Amino acid sequence: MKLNGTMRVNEKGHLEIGGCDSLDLAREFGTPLYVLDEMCFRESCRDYYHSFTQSYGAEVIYAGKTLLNLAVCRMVEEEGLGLDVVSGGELFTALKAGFPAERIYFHGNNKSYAELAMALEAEVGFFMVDNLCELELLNSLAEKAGKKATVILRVTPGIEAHTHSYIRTGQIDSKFGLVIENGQAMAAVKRALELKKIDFKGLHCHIGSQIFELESYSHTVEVMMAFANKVFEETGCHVKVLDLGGGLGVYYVEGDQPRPVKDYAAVTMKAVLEKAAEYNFPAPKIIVEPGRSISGPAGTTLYTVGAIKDIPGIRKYLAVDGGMGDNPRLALYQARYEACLAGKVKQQPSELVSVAGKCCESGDMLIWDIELPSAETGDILAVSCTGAYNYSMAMNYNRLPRPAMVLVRGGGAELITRRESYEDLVSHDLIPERLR
Ligand SMILES: Cc1ncc(COP(=O)(O)O)c(C=O)c1O
Ligand SMILES: N[C@@H](CCCC[NH3+])C(=O)O
Repeated sequence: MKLNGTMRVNEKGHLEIGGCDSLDLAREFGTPLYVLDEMCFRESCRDYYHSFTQSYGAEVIYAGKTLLNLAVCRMVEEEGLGLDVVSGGELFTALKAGFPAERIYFHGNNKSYAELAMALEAEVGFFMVDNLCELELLNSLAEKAGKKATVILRVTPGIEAHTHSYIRTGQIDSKFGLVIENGQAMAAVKRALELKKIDFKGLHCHIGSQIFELESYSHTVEVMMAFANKVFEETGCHVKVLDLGGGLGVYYVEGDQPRPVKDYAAVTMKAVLEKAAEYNFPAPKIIVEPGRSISGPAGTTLYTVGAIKDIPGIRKYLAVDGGMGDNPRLALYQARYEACLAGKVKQQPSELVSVAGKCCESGDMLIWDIELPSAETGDILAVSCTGAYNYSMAMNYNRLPRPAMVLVRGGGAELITRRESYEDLVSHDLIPERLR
Protein backbone atom coordinates (compact mmCIF):
# COMPACT_ATOMS: atom_id res chain seq x y z
CA MET A 1 0.00 0.00 0.00
CA LYS A 2 1.32 3.44 -0.86
CA LEU A 3 1.96 5.45 2.29
CA ASN A 4 0.29 8.87 2.02
CA GLY A 5 1.00 12.01 4.06
CA THR A 6 2.46 11.28 7.48
CA MET A 7 1.85 7.52 7.29
CA ARG A 8 4.75 5.32 8.34
CA VAL A 9 5.43 1.90 9.74
CA ASN A 10 6.44 2.12 13.42
CA GLU A 11 8.86 -0.01 15.45
CA LYS A 12 6.06 -2.45 16.26
CA GLY A 13 5.43 -3.00 12.57
CA HIS A 14 2.10 -1.17 12.82
CA LEU A 15 0.72 1.47 10.49
CA GLU A 16 1.06 4.90 12.03
CA ILE A 17 -0.86 7.98 10.84
CA GLY A 18 -0.24 11.47 12.19
CA GLY A 19 2.05 9.91 14.80
CA CYS A 20 -0.77 7.65 16.07
CA ASP A 21 -0.60 3.87 16.01
CA SER A 22 -3.62 2.83 13.99
CA LEU A 23 -4.27 -0.14 16.28
CA ASP A 24 -4.55 2.27 19.21
CA LEU A 25 -6.93 4.46 17.18
CA ALA A 26 -9.11 1.44 16.43
CA ARG A 27 -9.11 0.43 20.09
CA GLU A 28 -9.88 3.91 21.39
CA PHE A 29 -12.46 5.06 18.84
CA GLY A 30 -13.81 1.77 17.48
CA THR A 31 -14.18 0.74 13.84
CA PRO A 32 -15.07 1.49 11.13
CA LEU A 33 -13.18 4.71 11.66
CA TYR A 34 -12.33 7.51 9.28
CA VAL A 35 -8.86 8.83 10.07
CA LEU A 36 -8.00 12.25 8.69
CA ASP A 37 -4.31 13.18 8.53
CA GLU A 38 -4.28 16.89 9.33
CA MET A 39 -0.82 17.64 7.96
CA CYS A 40 -1.52 15.78 4.73
CA PHE A 41 -4.77 17.73 4.25
CA ARG A 42 -3.10 21.06 5.05
CA GLU A 43 -0.05 20.34 2.88
CA SER A 44 -2.30 19.75 -0.12
CA CYS A 45 -4.14 23.02 0.57
CA ARG A 46 -0.76 24.76 0.77
CA ASP A 47 0.44 23.14 -2.43
CA TYR A 48 -2.59 24.57 -4.24
CA TYR A 49 -2.31 27.94 -2.52
CA HIS A 50 1.35 28.22 -3.45
CA SER A 51 0.99 26.90 -7.01
CA PHE A 52 -2.07 28.90 -7.99
CA THR A 53 -2.56 31.83 -5.59
CA GLN A 54 0.98 32.87 -4.76
CA SER A 55 2.38 32.07 -8.18
CA TYR A 56 -0.42 33.40 -10.38
CA GLY A 57 -2.93 35.29 -8.23
CA ALA A 58 -5.57 32.64 -8.91
CA GLU A 59 -8.19 31.68 -6.34
CA VAL A 60 -8.43 28.15 -4.96
CA ILE A 61 -11.74 26.98 -3.60
CA TYR A 62 -11.99 23.62 -1.87
CA ALA A 63 -14.82 21.40 -3.10
CA GLY A 64 -16.75 20.62 0.08
CA LYS A 65 -18.68 17.78 -1.55
CA THR A 66 -15.60 15.60 -1.15
CA LEU A 67 -15.44 15.89 2.64
CA LEU A 68 -17.06 18.51 4.82
CA ASN A 69 -17.63 18.90 8.51
CA LEU A 70 -17.05 21.78 10.90
CA ALA A 71 -13.37 21.01 11.58
CA VAL A 72 -12.61 20.66 7.87
CA CYS A 73 -14.19 24.07 7.24
CA ARG A 74 -11.94 25.56 9.90
CA MET A 75 -8.80 24.09 8.30
CA VAL A 76 -9.80 25.24 4.83
CA GLU A 77 -10.34 28.76 6.09
CA GLU A 78 -7.04 28.80 7.96
CA GLU A 79 -5.24 27.69 4.80
CA GLY A 80 -6.63 30.67 2.90
CA LEU A 81 -8.84 28.77 0.45
CA GLY A 82 -12.41 29.56 -0.54
CA LEU A 83 -15.19 26.98 -0.29
CA ASP A 84 -17.45 25.42 -2.91
CA VAL A 85 -20.79 24.31 -1.46
CA VAL A 86 -23.59 22.62 -3.39
CA SER A 87 -26.52 22.51 -1.04
CA GLY A 88 -28.22 24.20 1.87
CA GLY A 89 -26.68 21.55 4.12
CA GLU A 90 -23.13 22.26 3.00
CA LEU A 91 -23.80 26.00 3.22
CA PHE A 92 -25.21 25.63 6.72
CA THR A 93 -22.14 23.63 7.79
CA ALA A 94 -19.80 26.30 6.43
CA LEU A 95 -21.68 29.16 8.10
CA LYS A 96 -21.93 27.24 11.37
CA ALA A 97 -18.13 26.79 11.29
CA GLY A 98 -17.76 30.56 10.89
CA PHE A 99 -16.50 30.33 7.31
CA PRO A 100 -16.58 33.85 5.80
CA ALA A 101 -19.64 34.04 3.53
CA GLU A 102 -17.85 36.15 0.94
CA ARG A 103 -15.44 33.27 0.30
CA ILE A 104 -18.28 30.79 -0.31
CA TYR A 105 -19.24 29.80 -3.86
CA PHE A 106 -22.70 28.30 -4.17
CA HIS A 107 -22.90 25.54 -6.82
CA GLY A 108 -25.61 23.06 -7.74
CA ASN A 109 -27.83 22.27 -10.73
CA ASN A 110 -31.15 22.57 -8.92
CA LYS A 111 -30.90 24.95 -6.03
CA SER A 112 -34.23 25.33 -4.34
CA TYR A 113 -36.04 28.56 -3.58
CA ALA A 114 -35.21 28.08 0.11
CA GLU A 115 -31.51 27.40 -0.59
CA LEU A 116 -31.16 30.48 -2.80
CA ALA A 117 -32.95 32.62 -0.20
CA MET A 118 -30.65 31.26 2.51
CA ALA A 119 -27.55 32.04 0.44
CA LEU A 120 -28.80 35.57 -0.35
CA GLU A 121 -29.49 36.17 3.30
CA ALA A 122 -26.00 34.94 4.22
CA GLU A 123 -24.52 37.08 1.41
CA VAL A 124 -22.38 34.34 -0.10
CA GLY A 125 -19.65 35.57 -2.42
CA PHE A 126 -20.79 33.95 -5.67
CA PHE A 127 -23.77 32.15 -7.11
CA MET A 128 -22.64 29.61 -9.69
CA VAL A 129 -25.80 29.63 -11.79
CA ASP A 130 -26.44 26.42 -13.73
CA ASN A 131 -29.49 27.23 -15.86
CA LEU A 132 -32.00 29.86 -16.92
CA CYS A 133 -34.67 28.85 -14.40
CA GLU A 134 -32.19 29.48 -11.62
CA LEU A 135 -31.10 32.80 -13.10
CA GLU A 136 -34.66 34.13 -13.21
CA LEU A 137 -35.49 32.80 -9.75
CA LEU A 138 -32.33 34.28 -8.27
CA ASN A 139 -33.07 37.66 -9.82
CA SER A 140 -36.58 37.77 -8.40
CA LEU A 141 -35.44 36.59 -4.97
CA ALA A 142 -32.65 39.16 -4.94
CA GLU A 143 -35.17 41.83 -5.85
CA LYS A 144 -37.39 40.85 -2.93
CA ALA A 145 -34.41 40.79 -0.59
CA GLY A 146 -33.21 44.17 -1.85
CA LYS A 147 -29.86 42.68 -2.81
CA LYS A 148 -27.78 42.05 -5.90
CA ALA A 149 -26.43 38.56 -6.60
CA THR A 150 -22.91 38.12 -7.97
CA VAL A 151 -23.17 35.47 -10.64
CA ILE A 152 -20.86 33.12 -12.52
CA LEU A 153 -22.60 31.07 -15.20
CA ARG A 154 -21.82 27.36 -15.50
CA VAL A 155 -21.37 26.37 -19.12
CA THR A 156 -20.83 23.04 -20.82
CA PRO A 157 -17.69 23.24 -22.90
CA GLY A 158 -18.32 20.02 -24.84
CA ILE A 159 -15.21 18.25 -23.58
CA GLU A 160 -15.19 14.53 -22.88
CA ALA A 161 -12.67 13.93 -20.12
CA HIS A 162 -11.02 10.52 -19.93
CA THR A 163 -12.62 9.29 -16.75
CA HIS A 164 -15.53 7.15 -15.57
CA SER A 165 -18.71 8.16 -17.38
CA TYR A 166 -20.55 8.79 -14.08
CA ILE A 167 -18.03 11.43 -13.04
CA ARG A 168 -17.63 13.11 -16.42
CA THR A 169 -19.44 16.40 -16.63
CA GLY A 170 -18.09 18.50 -19.50
CA GLN A 171 -19.83 16.78 -22.42
CA ILE A 172 -22.85 18.38 -24.11
CA ASP A 173 -25.34 15.76 -22.92
CA SER A 174 -24.98 16.57 -19.24
CA LYS A 175 -27.37 17.66 -16.54
CA PHE A 176 -24.92 20.42 -15.61
CA GLY A 177 -24.53 23.79 -17.23
CA LEU A 178 -25.55 25.75 -20.31
CA VAL A 179 -24.35 24.44 -23.65
CA ILE A 180 -21.93 26.70 -25.53
CA GLU A 181 -22.26 24.98 -28.88
CA ASN A 182 -26.00 25.45 -29.39
CA GLY A 183 -26.14 29.08 -28.22
CA GLN A 184 -27.84 28.46 -24.86
CA ALA A 185 -24.82 29.69 -22.92
CA MET A 186 -24.64 32.95 -24.89
CA ALA A 187 -28.39 33.51 -24.45
CA ALA A 188 -27.96 33.09 -20.70
CA VAL A 189 -25.06 35.58 -20.60
CA LYS A 190 -27.20 38.15 -22.42
CA ARG A 191 -30.11 37.54 -20.08
CA ALA A 192 -27.82 37.85 -17.04
CA LEU A 193 -26.60 41.19 -18.35
CA GLU A 194 -30.20 42.40 -18.69
CA LEU A 195 -31.40 41.39 -15.25
CA LYS A 196 -31.27 44.22 -12.74
CA LYS A 197 -30.39 42.19 -9.67
CA ILE A 198 -27.75 40.04 -11.29
CA ASP A 199 -24.13 41.13 -11.35
CA PHE A 200 -22.59 38.93 -14.07
CA LYS A 201 -18.94 38.29 -13.33
CA GLY A 202 -17.88 35.33 -15.41
CA LEU A 203 -17.97 31.75 -16.52
CA HIS A 204 -17.49 28.35 -14.95
CA CYS A 205 -17.07 24.81 -16.16
CA HIS A 206 -16.02 21.52 -14.65
CA ILE A 207 -15.07 18.72 -17.00
CA GLY A 208 -15.04 15.83 -14.55
CA SER A 209 -13.12 14.18 -11.76
CA GLN A 210 -10.10 11.87 -11.30
CA ILE A 211 -8.37 13.33 -14.38
CA PHE A 212 -4.68 12.71 -15.13
CA GLU A 213 -4.21 14.34 -18.52
CA LEU A 214 -3.29 17.99 -18.08
CA GLU A 215 -4.03 18.53 -21.77
CA SER A 216 -7.73 18.23 -20.85
CA TYR A 217 -7.27 21.44 -18.88
CA SER A 218 -5.43 23.40 -21.55
CA HIS A 219 -8.08 22.29 -24.02
CA THR A 220 -10.79 23.47 -21.61
CA VAL A 221 -9.08 26.84 -21.27
CA GLU A 222 -9.00 27.19 -25.07
CA VAL A 223 -12.74 26.52 -25.35
CA MET A 224 -13.62 28.78 -22.44
CA MET A 225 -11.40 31.66 -23.57
CA ALA A 226 -12.80 31.43 -27.09
CA PHE A 227 -16.27 31.70 -25.59
CA ALA A 228 -15.18 34.61 -23.35
CA ASN A 229 -13.95 36.34 -26.48
CA LYS A 230 -17.27 35.73 -28.19
CA VAL A 231 -19.06 37.15 -25.16
CA PHE A 232 -16.96 40.31 -25.48
CA GLU A 233 -17.62 40.56 -29.21
CA GLU A 234 -21.37 40.12 -28.83
CA THR A 235 -22.00 42.07 -25.62
CA GLY A 236 -18.97 44.29 -25.03
CA CYS A 237 -18.66 42.72 -21.59
CA HIS A 238 -15.36 41.29 -20.35
CA VAL A 239 -15.46 37.99 -18.53
CA LYS A 240 -13.71 38.96 -15.31
CA VAL A 241 -13.69 35.56 -13.64
CA LEU A 242 -13.07 32.15 -15.17
CA ASP A 243 -13.67 29.18 -12.88
CA LEU A 244 -12.21 26.01 -14.36
CA GLY A 245 -13.60 23.57 -11.80
CA GLY A 246 -11.70 20.75 -10.11
CA GLY A 247 -10.87 17.23 -11.10
CA LEU A 248 -7.16 16.51 -10.62
CA GLY A 249 -6.74 12.77 -10.12
CA VAL A 250 -5.12 11.01 -7.16
CA TYR A 251 -3.33 7.71 -6.61
CA TYR A 252 -5.66 4.90 -5.58
CA VAL A 253 -3.93 1.88 -7.10
CA GLU A 254 -0.91 1.01 -9.21
CA GLY A 255 -1.15 2.66 -12.61
CA ASP A 256 -2.72 5.88 -11.29
CA GLN A 257 -0.29 8.68 -12.03
CA PRO A 258 -1.34 11.92 -10.39
CA ARG A 259 0.17 15.05 -11.86
CA PRO A 260 1.85 17.57 -9.56
CA VAL A 261 -0.30 20.57 -8.67
CA LYS A 262 2.42 22.96 -9.81
CA ASP A 263 2.35 21.39 -13.30
CA TYR A 264 -1.43 21.62 -13.36
CA ALA A 265 -1.15 25.32 -12.45
CA ALA A 266 1.59 25.97 -15.01
CA VAL A 267 -0.27 24.29 -17.88
CA THR A 268 -3.54 26.00 -17.02
CA MET A 269 -2.13 29.48 -16.49
CA LYS A 270 0.09 29.31 -19.58
CA ALA A 271 -2.97 28.54 -21.68
CA VAL A 272 -4.95 31.37 -20.05
CA LEU A 273 -2.20 33.95 -20.61
CA GLU A 274 -1.59 32.85 -24.19
CA LYS A 275 -5.25 33.05 -25.07
CA ALA A 276 -5.70 36.43 -23.35
CA ALA A 277 -2.81 37.77 -25.43
CA GLU A 278 -4.21 36.23 -28.61
CA TYR A 279 -7.66 37.73 -28.06
CA ASN A 280 -6.17 40.92 -26.72
CA PHE A 281 -8.23 41.21 -23.57
CA PRO A 282 -7.22 41.23 -19.90
CA ALA A 283 -6.72 37.74 -18.48
CA PRO A 284 -9.68 36.89 -16.27
CA LYS A 285 -9.15 35.98 -12.63
CA ILE A 286 -8.80 32.21 -12.54
CA ILE A 287 -10.51 29.99 -10.00
CA VAL A 288 -9.90 26.29 -9.48
CA GLU A 289 -12.01 23.98 -7.33
CA PRO A 290 -9.96 20.99 -6.20
CA GLY A 291 -11.62 18.44 -3.95
CA ARG A 292 -10.36 14.87 -4.23
CA SER A 293 -6.72 15.91 -4.62
CA ILE A 294 -6.89 17.71 -1.27
CA SER A 295 -9.03 15.43 0.87
CA GLY A 296 -8.55 12.03 -0.81
CA PRO A 297 -5.01 11.04 0.22
CA ALA A 298 -5.50 12.56 3.70
CA GLY A 299 -8.11 9.95 4.62
CA THR A 300 -7.73 6.31 5.66
CA THR A 301 -10.50 4.04 6.89
CA LEU A 302 -9.87 1.43 9.58
CA TYR A 303 -12.03 -1.68 9.73
CA THR A 304 -12.03 -4.79 11.88
CA VAL A 305 -11.90 -8.12 10.10
CA GLY A 306 -14.80 -10.35 11.16
CA ALA A 307 -15.96 -13.45 9.33
CA ILE A 308 -13.44 -15.12 7.04
CA LYS A 309 -14.91 -17.39 4.40
CA ASP A 310 -12.80 -19.57 2.16
CA ILE A 311 -14.50 -21.16 -0.84
CA PRO A 312 -11.66 -23.48 -1.92
CA GLY A 313 -10.53 -22.97 -5.46
CA ILE A 314 -12.88 -20.02 -5.86
CA ARG A 315 -12.23 -17.15 -3.46
CA LYS A 316 -11.42 -16.21 0.10
CA TYR A 317 -13.59 -13.44 1.56
CA LEU A 318 -12.58 -11.26 4.49
CA ALA A 319 -15.69 -9.53 5.80
CA VAL A 320 -15.20 -6.21 7.58
CA ASP A 321 -17.47 -4.20 9.84
CA GLY A 322 -18.19 -1.48 7.24
CA GLY A 323 -18.49 -1.41 3.47
CA MET A 324 -20.72 0.38 0.99
CA GLY A 325 -22.41 2.27 3.82
CA ASP A 326 -19.21 4.19 4.56
CA ASN A 327 -17.64 3.86 1.09
CA PRO A 328 -20.08 3.35 -1.79
CA ARG A 329 -17.47 4.04 -4.48
CA LEU A 330 -16.81 0.45 -5.55
CA ALA A 331 -20.54 -0.19 -5.86
CA LEU A 332 -21.01 3.04 -7.84
CA TYR A 333 -17.91 3.28 -10.00
CA GLN A 334 -16.05 -0.01 -9.64
CA ALA A 335 -13.48 2.05 -7.72
CA ARG A 336 -10.30 0.29 -6.64
CA TYR A 337 -8.32 0.71 -3.42
CA GLU A 338 -5.14 -0.45 -1.75
CA ALA A 339 -5.17 -1.72 1.81
CA CYS A 340 -2.97 -3.33 4.45
CA LEU A 341 -3.40 -5.20 7.70
CA ALA A 342 -2.44 -2.36 10.03
CA GLY A 343 -0.79 -4.62 12.62
CA LYS A 344 1.09 -6.77 10.10
CA VAL A 345 2.56 -4.20 7.73
CA LYS A 346 6.02 -5.76 7.80
CA GLN A 347 4.74 -9.25 7.00
CA GLN A 348 4.92 -10.46 3.42
CA PRO A 349 1.61 -10.90 1.57
CA SER A 350 0.77 -14.59 1.53
CA GLU A 351 -2.75 -14.91 0.17
CA LEU A 352 -5.14 -13.46 -2.34
CA VAL A 353 -8.39 -12.35 -0.71
CA SER A 354 -11.39 -10.14 -1.42
CA VAL A 355 -12.71 -7.70 1.15
CA ALA A 356 -16.49 -7.74 1.64
CA GLY A 357 -18.70 -5.28 3.46
CA LYS A 358 -21.52 -6.21 5.82
CA CYS A 359 -24.55 -4.92 3.91
CA CYS A 360 -27.16 -7.27 2.49
CA GLU A 361 -26.01 -6.65 -1.05
CA SER A 362 -23.73 -8.84 -3.16
CA GLY A 363 -22.24 -5.70 -4.66
CA ASP A 364 -21.12 -4.54 -1.21
CA MET A 365 -17.43 -5.22 -1.73
CA LEU A 366 -14.54 -2.92 -0.79
CA ILE A 367 -11.74 -4.62 -2.70
CA TRP A 368 -11.70 -7.52 -5.16
CA ASP A 369 -8.49 -9.55 -5.17
CA ILE A 370 -5.80 -8.13 -2.96
CA GLU A 371 -2.65 -9.83 -1.69
CA LEU A 372 -2.42 -9.61 2.11
CA PRO A 373 -0.56 -11.41 4.90
CA SER A 374 -2.62 -14.19 6.47
CA ALA A 375 -5.57 -12.45 8.18
CA GLU A 376 -7.37 -13.42 11.34
CA THR A 377 -10.63 -12.26 12.83
CA GLY A 378 -9.92 -9.14 14.85
CA ASP A 379 -7.16 -7.83 12.57
CA ILE A 380 -7.42 -4.17 11.59
CA LEU A 381 -7.62 -3.48 7.89
CA ALA A 382 -6.58 0.01 6.71
CA VAL A 383 -7.91 1.19 3.34
CA SER A 384 -6.00 4.18 2.00
CA CYS A 385 -7.07 7.29 0.10
CA THR A 386 -10.62 7.32 1.43
CA GLY A 387 -10.74 11.02 2.36
CA ALA A 388 -12.80 12.06 -0.66
CA TYR A 389 -16.35 10.97 -1.46
CA ASN A 390 -16.51 8.43 1.37
CA TYR A 391 -17.80 10.14 4.51
CA SER A 392 -19.61 12.67 2.29
CA MET A 393 -21.42 9.89 0.40
CA ALA A 394 -21.97 7.59 3.40
CA MET A 395 -25.44 6.22 4.05
CA ASN A 396 -27.41 4.24 6.59
CA TYR A 397 -28.41 1.29 4.44
CA ASN A 398 -29.35 -1.65 6.69
CA ARG A 399 -29.47 0.90 9.50
CA LEU A 400 -25.74 0.81 9.96
CA PRO A 401 -24.63 3.83 11.97
CA ARG A 402 -22.13 6.00 10.11
CA PRO A 403 -18.56 5.89 11.46
CA ALA A 404 -16.73 8.44 13.54
CA MET A 405 -13.93 10.59 12.13
CA VAL A 406 -10.74 11.48 13.99
CA LEU A 407 -8.24 14.14 13.09
CA VAL A 408 -4.70 12.97 13.77
CA ARG A 409 -1.58 15.08 14.11
CA GLY A 410 1.70 14.85 16.03
CA GLY A 411 0.64 11.75 17.95
CA GLY A 412 -2.72 13.18 19.06
CA ALA A 413 -6.17 12.18 17.85
CA GLU A 414 -9.30 14.30 18.18
CA LEU A 415 -12.82 13.30 17.34
CA ILE A 416 -14.24 15.62 14.66
CA THR A 417 -17.40 13.68 13.82
CA ARG A 418 -18.82 11.37 16.42
CA ARG A 419 -20.04 7.89 15.56
CA GLU A 420 -23.77 7.64 14.98
CA SER A 421 -25.59 5.71 17.66
CA TYR A 422 -28.64 3.46 17.36
CA GLU A 423 -30.55 6.26 19.09
CA ASP A 424 -29.44 8.63 16.30
CA LEU A 425 -30.87 6.18 13.81
CA VAL A 426 -34.35 6.28 15.31
CA SER A 427 -34.21 9.93 16.33
CA HIS A 428 -36.13 11.09 13.25
CA ASP A 429 -38.72 8.32 13.31
CA LEU A 430 -42.24 9.01 14.53
CA ILE A 431 -45.05 6.58 15.37
CA PRO A 432 -48.51 7.87 14.48
CA GLU A 433 -50.94 7.71 17.41
CA ARG A 434 -53.00 4.93 15.79
CA LEU A 435 -49.98 2.61 15.65
CA ARG A 436 -49.05 2.96 19.27
C1 LIG B 1 -18.44 21.85 -9.97
C2 LIG B 1 -17.43 20.99 -9.32
N1 LIG B 1 -16.33 21.57 -8.85
C3 LIG B 1 -15.37 20.83 -8.22
C4 LIG B 1 -15.49 19.47 -8.09
C5 LIG B 1 -14.39 18.74 -7.40
O1 LIG B 1 -13.81 17.81 -8.21
P1 LIG B 1 -12.59 16.93 -7.70
O2 LIG B 1 -12.98 16.34 -6.40
O3 LIG B 1 -12.44 15.92 -8.75
O4 LIG B 1 -11.42 17.82 -7.60
C6 LIG B 1 -16.62 18.83 -8.60
C7 LIG B 1 -16.77 17.37 -8.51
O5 LIG B 1 -16.44 16.66 -9.44
C8 LIG B 1 -17.62 19.61 -9.22
O6 LIG B 1 -18.72 19.05 -9.68
N1 LIG C 1 -18.45 11.08 -6.24
C1 LIG C 1 -17.53 10.87 -7.31
C2 LIG C 1 -17.07 12.14 -7.91
C3 LIG C 1 -18.22 13.01 -8.21
C4 LIG C 1 -17.78 14.31 -8.63
C5 LIG C 1 -18.81 15.33 -8.28
N2 LIG C 1 -18.95 16.33 -9.30
C6 LIG C 1 -16.41 9.96 -6.92
O1 LIG C 1 -16.38 9.43 -5.86
O2 LIG C 1 -15.51 9.72 -7.67
